[in-house]
Order: sequence, then structure tokens, then C-alpha cells
Amino acid sequence: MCTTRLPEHSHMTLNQTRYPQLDHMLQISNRALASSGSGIIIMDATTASNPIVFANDAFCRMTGHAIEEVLGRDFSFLLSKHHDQQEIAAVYSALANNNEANLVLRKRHQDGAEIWSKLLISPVPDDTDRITYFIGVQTDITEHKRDEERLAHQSTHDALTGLPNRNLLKDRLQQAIAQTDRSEDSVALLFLDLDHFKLINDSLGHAAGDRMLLGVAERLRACVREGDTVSRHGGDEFVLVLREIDQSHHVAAICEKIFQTIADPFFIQGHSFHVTCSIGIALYPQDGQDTATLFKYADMALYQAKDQGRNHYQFFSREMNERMLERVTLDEALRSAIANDELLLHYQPLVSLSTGQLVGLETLVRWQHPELGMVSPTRFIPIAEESALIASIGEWVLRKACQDMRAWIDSGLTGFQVAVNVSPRQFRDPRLADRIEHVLAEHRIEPRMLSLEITETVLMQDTASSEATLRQLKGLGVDLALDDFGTGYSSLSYLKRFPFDRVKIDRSFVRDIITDSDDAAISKAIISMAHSLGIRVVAEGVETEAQCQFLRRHRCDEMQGYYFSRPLPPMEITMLLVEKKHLPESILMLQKAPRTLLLVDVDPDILAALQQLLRQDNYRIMTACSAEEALGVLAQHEVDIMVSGLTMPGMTVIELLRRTMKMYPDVIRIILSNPIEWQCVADSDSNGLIHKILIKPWDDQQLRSHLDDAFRHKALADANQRHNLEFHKEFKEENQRLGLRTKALSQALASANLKLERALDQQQQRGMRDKVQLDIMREMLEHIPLPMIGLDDDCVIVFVNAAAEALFASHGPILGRDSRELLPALCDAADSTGADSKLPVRIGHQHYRIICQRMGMHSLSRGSLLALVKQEANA
Ligand SMILES: Nc1nc2c(ncn2[C@@H]2O[C@H](COP(=O)(O)O[C@H]3[C@@H](O)[C@H](n4cnc5c(=O)[nH]c(N)nc54)O[C@@H]3COP(=O)(O)O)[C@@H](O)[C@H]2O)c(=O)[nH]1
Repeated sequence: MCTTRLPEHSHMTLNQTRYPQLDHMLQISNRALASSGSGIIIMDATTASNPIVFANDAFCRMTGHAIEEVLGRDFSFLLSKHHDQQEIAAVYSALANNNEANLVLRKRHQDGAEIWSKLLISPVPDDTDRITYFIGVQTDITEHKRDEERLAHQSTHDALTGLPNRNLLKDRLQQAIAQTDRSEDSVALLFLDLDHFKLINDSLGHAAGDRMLLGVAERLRACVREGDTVSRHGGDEFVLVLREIDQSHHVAAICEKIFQTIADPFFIQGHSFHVTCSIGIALYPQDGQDTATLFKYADMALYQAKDQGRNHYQFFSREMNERMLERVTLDEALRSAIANDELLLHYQPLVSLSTGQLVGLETLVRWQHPELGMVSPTRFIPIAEESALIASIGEWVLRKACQDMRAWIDSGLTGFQVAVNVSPRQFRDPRLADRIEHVLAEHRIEPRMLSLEITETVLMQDTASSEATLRQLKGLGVDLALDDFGTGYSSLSYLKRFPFDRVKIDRSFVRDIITDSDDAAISKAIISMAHSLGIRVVAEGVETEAQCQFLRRHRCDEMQGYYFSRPLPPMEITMLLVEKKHLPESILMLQKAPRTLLLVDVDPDILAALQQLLRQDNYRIMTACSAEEALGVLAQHEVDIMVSGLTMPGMTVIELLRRTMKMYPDVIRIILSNPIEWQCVADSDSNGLIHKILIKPWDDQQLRSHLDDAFRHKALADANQRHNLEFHKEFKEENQRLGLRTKALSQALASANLKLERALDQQQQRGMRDKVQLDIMREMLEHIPLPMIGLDDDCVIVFVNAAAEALFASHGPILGRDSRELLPALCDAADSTGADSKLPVRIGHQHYRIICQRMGMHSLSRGSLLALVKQEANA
């Protein structure tokens, strides 16, 4: 417990006999000092070290010191090493000059807790105006300081992860830059973004998303050194500052470490989740000299990393900056492109592979810039997509396509659809269906004439809402095509789930369809799967006759590509439509020639000799000098037997045989080898690639006989296969029919549902209107000053207004009673057949006439409404 003691020379020890009332005042002051809530100390001003001569209880409580520890101690006892030396010097100078001084004290309480207080020191003059004491008043500001600290922390740290936020990171980056200027090292600024984090947030909820962010923050902290900074800039964006970097591959190593640690699964809500990230890096001083530039460049690099397919890190480069500048320039120019009439449409035909006729046109937008010339959509569509300009471009394209369609229809050019590309942002616009419906109606275009092309990446973002949007679009009656199929995370199950009419095989598969067995297999699988679901297949980017033949042979429905036509302006398309341009007849007349033999050899003399020898056997003989040429022939013709030499340019014979077996398994593969190499070839064939090896120089008769055997073998195999095919065909056709029917049914169901929804909507609105009308009528009847009674067909009272209730008040409540019990005339009036009968009746002393109105003449109501009209007795 602290005790107070007053200084001996204090003016409070004045002559008590001379001033008895002062004695009392002194006691009061004494008590006031002792019991004050503020800490109070008195220091001797006459001694240089200003010893403490008085301290009250509150001071002792605040500091945790006993009075004995305080009294007699110098003023410096109040200070600690944390104090600002300048401030202390100012206080000493104030005291030396007998001035007031202010001081914020930060000390440890005796119990160890940190306490903050404010001390106001004032000089106390004696009777001669000499300063003999300083009185110090101390206020505890610990809470206030803590609040300040909390606020300061909040303004510099992220609330969720506790990591530094953007403000603090800027400071840290500046510090790191300043420190680096004194060395040869670099500073690395890393922008890190989690890939597809939105999916996690959307599917698992925000609480789970937060758990993952906390986990990521923790893992990132573990990847860097003490002096580095990991900060969070909101959402799934983290920014790191790495100091003392002497080589860029150190940064690369840290990025790899981050990828590895982030790749470990996160366990949330009892499930494990995987996430990846992308990182953009800018270096000081190599890339930029100030924080703003470094931020901009790291962000640019991140953008590039994401563009590369995510889970990548990317260092900033000068070219990147140039590309970005180009983007900005294009973005600016694009904003005025529509207004300046710089956009135009080209159309690329889609042709049927069974009839060869044009069946559709894909709309492809073009930008004719006055200075830059023709800008490719691959350059400006992604920019428009990012800046939301795509909405107005998309709308413009749709309108222009509808205008052109209208013009073609008006000129009698019909029988084809026009396809319009729908970009991801357009697809997410909730008013898309309404807009399309409106534009179609405005141009009087039947919805089935329009096809919407949607890429599969669009669908991945939120499959449930994508499905709803597609069904809504389908409900309009337009066709839907799945564009660039196979390029994203395609799943064939999308085909089953979503109501597509067409699937477009991406041109990257078509390009090498003749030579790449994987591309061929993928394309065949897409065709077969789509057909089993009743969906038509279009091949994109068909440039050669061989590709076209291959696709036709494998039952692809339609093709699009330079082979038939490049995208053309509307005028040239009109010409093409007028001329009824179609695929060449040669493509359409694909029929099997009897016994087709393909001879492959690099030596033209051997080819000529074989042709000469085999001419007598009436085979259709085709020749090729290289493996690539051979694959082209196989794509276009149904070959029975391929006889190949051993050496050829570009590809080994084994590779040619491998691809042939994979893509055309029915072709019989025979090798014509010299006597030295044949054993070698035979040994390397472990997979049954070679049916037979013939040795050079060949015996003419023997060769002819081997080939004859091979053809007979092939004929037998074909017959077997045909038999099997017949067997499966019916089953498959039935399946296909079922698929088509199911599809048609589900489409009909979707459109019926839409109609039903609209009808229900209208009915509901009508119902609401009827109810309001009914309420008004009821209220009118209720308050009309004429007794009104409603009877049902059994004469039970189902309605009474206020006037009728008053009239029959003596009978108690009459609603629900049989009117015959109350007043038989009511029922008689209701039964009377005359529509305007006016039955007289007496109730009490009053005469009435009952006017009856039968219900149900103009509505579904039943029963009668009776009005009782007062009559004079003699009336
Ligand atoms: N959202 C919108 N996207 C659009 C629109 N107009 C075009 N685009 C998209 O821009 C991309 C590039 O289009 P473009 O440069 O017009 O290229 C198209 C064809 O010219 C090209 N093509 C067609 N046949 C061949 C061929 O035989 N070989 C070959 N190398 N290229 C060929 O393919 C592009 C059509 O691609 P796709 O749409 O996938 O069918 C492109 O992605 C367009 O979609 C628009 O109005 N809105």
C-alpha cells in the first residue's frame, strides 16, 4: 500500500494559527491529492536531479511501485530506455527553465505489463515566486495506446491471415530497395494468384475458401526467409518481397518450392483439395526503379503466367511490356470501332459431307482499322472480352448477322443456318436469351435459323448455371453448337448433359488427322460418341481433300475450312449461294473399288516394275514414294493391301506400319525387303505390324500368288466384318434412333416447360387481377345500403352483407344456414325461373321485394344473389 507524505517546505504547511481556515483547506487539498484518480508526484525543483518528494496512491498503483521505492528518487527514475532522447532533452530543458513539460511514459509495471501514461509537469512557485517544486500529474493512457496499436495493425495487416497488407508491403519493398542500393543484390517482387480459386469458394462456400487461404498463407511463410515479406492483397492474391537476391535462378527455385508446397492437398471439411498457383515476377533494379513500376510489371508477368495455362511462373520482360502497350492501344481504338463503322462481318461456309451442299455460315467478325489495317479477331476479341466491350461487339455481330440473313431470305436464298460465336462474358450475361429473342424478332428471323457457338471452356466455369443458360437458349428454339471441342478439359459427358445439336471438332485435331494416329482416333471417337447421342459433328479447319475424304469416310456430318472456302464478305457469300457451290463430285462418290493395292517405295523403278507386273491382275493400283504420301492415299481410298519397301524419307517403315495399323487396322501390311535386312525387320516386329515379308528380287509368279492369297484373305475378313457389322448395325441404329427421340423429346419438353411457365405466369397474374376485382366487388356488396344475400344451389346462405345482417339481426348469425329456415321466400325467389322476378315478402312490419340474380351467366360462379328492396305498404 502506498502512503503519501507532504514535503516539509510545501506551501500547504503555512502558519495554521494565522490562517485557521487555511488549515482546513490544506487538509482538503491533502485528501484531494491522496485520493485523486490521476497519479500525482511532486519533485524538488531546487535540486538539479529533481528528486521525487511526494507520490500519491494512484501513482503507486499505476506504476506498481511502493512509496519507499519512489520517494527520494531522481526524476530520471520515471524514464526508460524506450524514450525518445530528443523528447527527454526537451523536458530537461523545460524543467531547467522552470517551464511546463509534457511527457509520454512507457514503462513496465511491476507485474510485467507494459503501461503507457502521460505526465504533465508544472512548476509551483513559492510566496517569493521562486520555483521550489514541480508537480506532475500522470494519466494512464495504456488502453488508448492499445487501441491506437490495434488500429495501426489493422491498417497494415490483412484481417483474415494476419499477413502484412498492401500498405505495409509497399513500405517493406521501399526498405528492401533502399537496403539493396547499398549492395549488388536484387529485390524480387512476386505476384501470386491461386488458379480457379473461385471454383472452391463457389462450390464449398466462403468459410472453406477462408480456411484454404489461411493454409496457403502459412505455407507461403514457410517458403521464404526471415527478412522476406509475404503479404495478402485481398481475394486469392498474395504478394511477396524477396530480399538479397543475387541470381534470378534463386527466385525460380523459390517459385518451384512454392508450387510444390501449394500442390500438397488441403484437408477441408473432411475432404482433400488440390490447388495450383501462378506467379509473376519483377526484379529491382533490372526491371523497374520504383515500387509503382515494379508492381505494374509483376502484375503483367502474372497475367502472362495465367495466360500460359496457369501453374506457371513468369519473369517480366521488355517484350511483355510492348505487348501490353499494344493491348492498351488496341483497347482504346476498339472503343470507337463500332461508332466509326470499322467492324465488318465475314462468313465461312459449313458444308454437308453427305450431300456436299452448303448448310451453314459461321459469322466471323473483322476489324478494319484506318491505320493498323485488318486486325485479327484473335488479337482484339480477347481484349474486348477483358474490357467488357465484348457485350457491344457481340450485340453488333448478332444484329448485323440478322440483317444479312434477312437480306438473303428476302432474295430467296434459304436452306442454311447462320452461326454466331458467343464469348464467355456474353454467355454469363443473364439477359443474353432476351437480347437474342428480341433481335431475332426485330428482323423476323426464325430462331431455328440461328446457331450459337459456345466453347467448352465457357461451360467449365460453372456447369450448373451453364446448363440453365443453355436450356434457356434452347427454349428459344435456336441451335446450339459446342465449339473447339477437344481443346479444353473436354469431357464427353458434357455432350450428354448439355442440349447441343452440333459439336465442332477443333481444327488442331483435323490438321494432322491423316498422319497422326492419335488425332485420328480422337476425331473418330468424338464422331461415334456424338452420333450415339444424336448430335451432329462438324470438322473445323479442313484444308485438304485427304482430310475431307477421311472425315467423310468416318461419317463426320459437316466440314468447314479453307478446302471449301475461306471466310468471305457477305457479297461473295451471296454469289456462292446463288451459284449453289458445293463439294466436288469426286468427294461424294466415294465407293469401294475392287481389290485396291497400295505400293510404297522410294525407288520409282521398283514402283514401275511392280505396276507393270500386276496390271494383268486387274487390281486398282496406287503408288506412294514416301510414308506421308502413303498416309494421304490411305486417308482418301479404301486400300486392301499395302506393300511397302524398307527405306523411305521422313519416317521409318515400322512407324508407317504402326500408324497404318492404328488408323486403318483392316489394311493387310506386306513388306518388300532385301535379303539382308528382312530378319532384322522381322525381329523388330513384336506387335504383329507385318502380315508378310516378301524378299527382293521377287519371283513374279510367287509375288502374284502371295498377293492373290492376301486379297482372298482380306475378302474373307471383310465378309466376316460385314456380318458382324450387320449384327451391330441394327442395334446401333436403334440406339441412335432412341438417342434422337430422347433428344427431341427433351427439347420438346424444355420448350413445353417454358410455355407452361409462361402460361402459369400469365395465369397467376390473371388470378391476382381477379382476386383484386373480387375483393372490390365484395367490399362494394358489403357496404351497399341494400340487404344482399347470396345462396348456393341448395339454398344455403353463402354471403350476407352488413345491411342484410342488420335486417336479420334478431335471428343471430345467418351465414351457412338454410335460407328456408330463415325466410322460405328467399329460396322461392332463387328457384323462380323468371330472370327478373321480384317476389314480395314481409319482414317484421316492412314490405320488401326480393330481386334475384342467377349467377353463372357470364362466369363460373353458381347460385343466386338476392337483393331485398324496401316497398311502401301500398305499393
Ligand atoms: N466471340 C466472338 N469470337 C469471334 C468472332 N469472330 C471471330 N471470333 C473468334 O476469333 C478467333 C479467330 O477467328 P478468325 O481469325 O476469323 O479465324 C477463324 C477462321 O478464319 C479460321 N479458319 C477457318 N477455316 C480454317 C482453316 O481451314 N485453316 C485455318 N488455319 N484456319 C481456319 O478458324 C477460325 C474459326 O474458329 P472457330 O470460331 O473456332 O470456328 C476464333 O476463335 C473465332 O471464334 C465473334 O464475332 N465473336
